[in-house]
Amino acid sequence: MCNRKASQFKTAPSTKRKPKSAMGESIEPAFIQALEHRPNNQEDTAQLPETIPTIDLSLLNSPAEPSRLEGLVKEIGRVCKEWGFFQVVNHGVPSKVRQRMEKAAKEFYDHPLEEKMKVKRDAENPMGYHDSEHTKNVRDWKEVFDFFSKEPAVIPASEDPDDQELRTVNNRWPQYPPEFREVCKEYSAEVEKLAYTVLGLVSLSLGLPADRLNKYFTHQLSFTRLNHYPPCPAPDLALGVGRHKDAGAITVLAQDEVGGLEVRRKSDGKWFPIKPTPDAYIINIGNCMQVWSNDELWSAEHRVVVNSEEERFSMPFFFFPSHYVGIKPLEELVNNHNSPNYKEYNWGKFFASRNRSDYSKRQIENIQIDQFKLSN
Ligand SMILES: O=C(O)CCC(=O)C(=O)O
Ligand SMILES: [Fe+2]
Repeated sequence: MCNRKASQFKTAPSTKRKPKSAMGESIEPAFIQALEHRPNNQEDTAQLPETIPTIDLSLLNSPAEPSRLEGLVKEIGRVCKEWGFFQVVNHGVPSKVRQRMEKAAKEFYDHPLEEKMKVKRDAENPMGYHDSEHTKNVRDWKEVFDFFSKEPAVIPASEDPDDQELRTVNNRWPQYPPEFREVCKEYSAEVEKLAYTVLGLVSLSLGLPADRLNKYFTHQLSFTRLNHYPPCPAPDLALGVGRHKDAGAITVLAQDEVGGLEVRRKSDGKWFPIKPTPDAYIINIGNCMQVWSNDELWSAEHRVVVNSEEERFSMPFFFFPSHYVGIKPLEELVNNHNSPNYKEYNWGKFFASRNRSDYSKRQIENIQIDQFKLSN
């Protein structure tokens, strides 16, 4: 892989007061993580040669014995509870489609910044190119391109709960590479199929019908993000993406062979590297699913570590409900002995609030599901 450097990710002119990386480089202060959140903090990082559970979906493609399907569902329930992260193989997404998407993403990022800025996202339309996303108010060492799976998408015009106005938005498409739009559409259609398959299996694992949650996605706000992490001169000070939980139902992620994704292990809170497996998809439970399941399933915190040698690419598909869906623990899963842990929140308003806070740096932390937690 070549070693391109995105010119907008600048190292800071050296001054005595800025923290210096172990590599002797200093970077813009906006990228620098607080001490306790910096990567490679030995105490904080698991060193085990273990990897997250791998689930083989091949039996879904053949007439399966009911007992094997039951075993698969049980295993998915277990890993969603214990890890909130797993990878799938024999998932049905054609390798060719993924390769075409990877190639087009690289070509897009290879273009000069001024070309990418032609499709820059803004406060009205959250889709397109962005190179200064902040996670928990620290700038991420990455550039992104986002596109909705279904367009036009209908989203609330603002995060204000009293504002009923809606906005209709379309994707922004760059002129280069010329096949970009078509390749993106083909890719997201395939990954969306996988997302529905996983949604069905997770529903079954909760004792619900396989299609129980499908109705929440009729006007889905799902989008695919093409992440590019340029080599970083101070990988001990910055992160590609700061620690966070994904907000949606589930995420279906393709990562390249470089590595850098880490999940905070539920059992001991240590950061745990997720080694790349060629052609596999990483699935993680998002906040909506944790709330629907009334905390039966776990939305795990994760982050991305960067390195000074190689650029890295990844492609998450965020499976997001329609704007009008109210997210709350499912009625079938609560009763007198198991009361709801969350009050209902509107997905569209949550989405709008996250977008605004992604767009500009804020004084307060991003909206979190903990804000809807009920004290039982
Ligand atoms: O790049 C990765 O592996 C993960 C990115 C991620 O967590 C995100 O974009 O939400
Ligand atoms: Fe994420």
